[in-house]
Amino acid sequence: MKKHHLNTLISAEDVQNRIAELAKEINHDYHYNHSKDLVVVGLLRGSFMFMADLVRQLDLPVEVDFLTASSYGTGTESSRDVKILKDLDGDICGKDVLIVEDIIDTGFTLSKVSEILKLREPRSVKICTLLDKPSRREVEVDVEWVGFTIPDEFVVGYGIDYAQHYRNLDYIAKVIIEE
Ligand SMILES: O=P(O)(O)OC[C@H]1O[C@H](OP(=O)(O)OP(=O)(O)O)[C@H](O)[C@@H]1O
Ligand SMILES: Nc1nc2[nH]cnc2c(=O)[nH]1
Repeated sequence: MKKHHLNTLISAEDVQNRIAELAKEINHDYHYNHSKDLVVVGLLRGSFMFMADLVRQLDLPVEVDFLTASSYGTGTESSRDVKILKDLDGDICGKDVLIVEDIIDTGFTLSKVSEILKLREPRSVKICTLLDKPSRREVEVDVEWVGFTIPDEFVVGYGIDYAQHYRNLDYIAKVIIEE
């Protein structure tokens, strides 16, 4: 890890207030669409904290499942290959799937994961991300719910790491590298 310090980007209070708003919209959407079997899928490891706070505010029956995806650089960004390292434990055929993600950057992870899950014939697949960096996007991803749109800064906290540190912070911070 390079010498660095953190600057708060989104406070813990703002994170929680936004999650309450997202949960309200998500509850409304799945009630409106008469959802009977909702599976909330968290992408590990980054989404664990967001997932825990979000599902507590959902007011319809939900299953919770997790998936670990990993991307391997093959020289250029555009040929990045995303693999499933740990698959879901349960079946999603005929169910509504809500993918919960911490951050979307290039979009490779979510476009590949949603493509793979759609092959399993779920009733629907929707995406909720806490953070979105649209300026970094390389592949298009349909995202239903975005917590915060952020500039192209390296962020940590609330599940998101720098060399596996800072996932436990209850707020989002920018990493400032000290030269
Ligand atoms: O839009 P993309 O460019 O594909 O990047 C976004 C992905 O990168 C991060 O995961 P990371 O590989 O750091 O794993 P982690 O969740 O275990 O921290 C993040 O959690 C997303 O899954
Ligand atoms: N830790 C971390 N991982 C990322 N992956 C994509 N963007 C980011 C970021 O800002 N921080």
